[in-house]
Amino acid sequence: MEVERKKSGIEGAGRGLFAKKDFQPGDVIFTLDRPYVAELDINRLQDTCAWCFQRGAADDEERARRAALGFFTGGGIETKACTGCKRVRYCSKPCQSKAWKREHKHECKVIAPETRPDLPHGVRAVIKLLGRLKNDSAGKDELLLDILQFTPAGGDKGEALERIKKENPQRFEDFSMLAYGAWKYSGEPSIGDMDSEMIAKAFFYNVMSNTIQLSSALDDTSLGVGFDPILCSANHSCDPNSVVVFNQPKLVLRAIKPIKKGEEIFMKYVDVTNPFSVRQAELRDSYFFRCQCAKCKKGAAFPEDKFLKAPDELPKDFFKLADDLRKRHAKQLPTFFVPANDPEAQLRVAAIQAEVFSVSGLTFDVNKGNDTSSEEEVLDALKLCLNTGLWGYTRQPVPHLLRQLLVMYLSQGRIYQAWRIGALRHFLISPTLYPTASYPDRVIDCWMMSTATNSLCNPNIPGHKEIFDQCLKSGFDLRIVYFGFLIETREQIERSFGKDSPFGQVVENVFQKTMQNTDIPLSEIKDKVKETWPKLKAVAHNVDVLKL
Ligand SMILES: C[S@@+](CC[C@H](N)C(=O)[O-])C[C@H]1O[C@@H](n2cnc3c(N)ncnc32)[C@H](O)[C@@H]1O
Repeated sequence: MEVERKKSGIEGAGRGLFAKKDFQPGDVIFTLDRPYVAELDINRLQDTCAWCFQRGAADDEERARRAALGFFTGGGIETKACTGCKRVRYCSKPCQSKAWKREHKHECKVIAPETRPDLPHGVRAVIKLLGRLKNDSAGKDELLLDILQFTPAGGDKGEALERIKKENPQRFEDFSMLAYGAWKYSGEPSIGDMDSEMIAKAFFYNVMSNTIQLSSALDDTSLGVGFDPILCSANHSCDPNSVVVFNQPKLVLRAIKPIKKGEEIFMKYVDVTNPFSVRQAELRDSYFFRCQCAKCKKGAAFPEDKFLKAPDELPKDFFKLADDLRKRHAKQLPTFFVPANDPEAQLRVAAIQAEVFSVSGLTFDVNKGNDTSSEEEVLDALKLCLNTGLWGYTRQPVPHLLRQLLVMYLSQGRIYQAWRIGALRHFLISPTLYPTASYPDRVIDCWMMSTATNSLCNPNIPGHKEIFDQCLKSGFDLRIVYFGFLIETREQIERSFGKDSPFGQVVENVFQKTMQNTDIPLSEIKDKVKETWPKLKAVAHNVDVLKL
């Protein structure tokens, strides 16, 4: 491996991951066949292979609905339940047998009883880790012991745990209860002369506070979480130089900036397009540390922290609403603090931020879940941001809210509305938030635009022929737009997910099929795309998201 672990450049951050050679943006730093720990979300247990993470076909109704919209409908793999526990499923015998040897034998009986609910991913992970540790009396599995060295539970000799207990007693209590549950379910194992209850706790904290979200790029669905002692040695930076890509079941770390030999490799644990105080709060509440990255050391001094005008200029019309929100979000105001001359303006804008971020799914109240917001709530939050005149399209949570709306519209079959939001994101937002064109989130968005455009080109879908003709009248051909997005996705695959990834293969198949069905040569199509793109950009600029 072309990386090594040594003391991080961030003071107090423990170890970090360092490059042993130079990397260019898009280069693979390393690939892991599978994360050391990988757990499906509870709601994916029924349709996803618990070993390779390939997602089976969604149910027939969902599949037919997606197919009617011209969308990818899943790889079509079938999964079968383990006959022992009937809770986890596998797509093939080889997957099942690898999983059994490696981990499932430790959990099968524990999770089997019908009276037991499906357990959350952190608890399932700890049950397997305890089983693995118990069976490894020779201490051959170095990575397993290594997990116990991670901060916050081990590497810093428990200091961070003490801090969490003090600063976030509720979270500490919840985590401790779940770790205790995993230990009890596992039958209070005796592991040499170790205190197995403490180990369960350390495993739980490390898995929960160092995990990577695993999602499927093809249909943009969350699948579960992963933890890997090598990958998770990389510290967080709000200006990361690498990104993790999940190619079911491989984990790939790729450079997104040039990295010199000897330089520390940083990834992101949270969304780094959020303003400074929001990033700090999310890292504090979900990962239990204060970010000391080079960017955060400079404070709220970057484009994501800027409003279009000073918070002091909040129009008077918003005072009453903001004052009501101040009461509702009183506890969250420090997190959403914004510098302003007038202390009243500071509090009003902080209250508006607390409201709109909570609609976008970020809430820093441990007693509240991240409930999905309704279309009306998302639209109200967008209106609030844009009508104050403080927010532009690239200041969060506007991009989050627009994406929420886009996904909502796509799932409701309101493709043209989704498409217009997508066009706006593609031209006006993504290049600012993710300047590297091969950035995985950008490639996923581009793929989403290509499937949405393809759907608009289908005259059999009610209403689409009219939209197609209307676009043609305004000077652009949606078939060319479809080609444009598909070609762009394909061009960026190599340096984002890789051609051999499940995502890369689907994109390639779709591209080849599309080319077979047209007699226009690729070079000619590319010329037409070039001609069309400025017109499409103009459309994107004119989209009024409040009047779709
Ligand atoms: C996934 S681990 C990374 C490896 C860890 N540094 C170690 O020594 O095991 C995450 C922990 O590293 C530390 N850390 C990572 N990024 C940091 C940052 N930007 N600022 C401060 N501490 C950080 C925190 O203690 C956090 O809980």
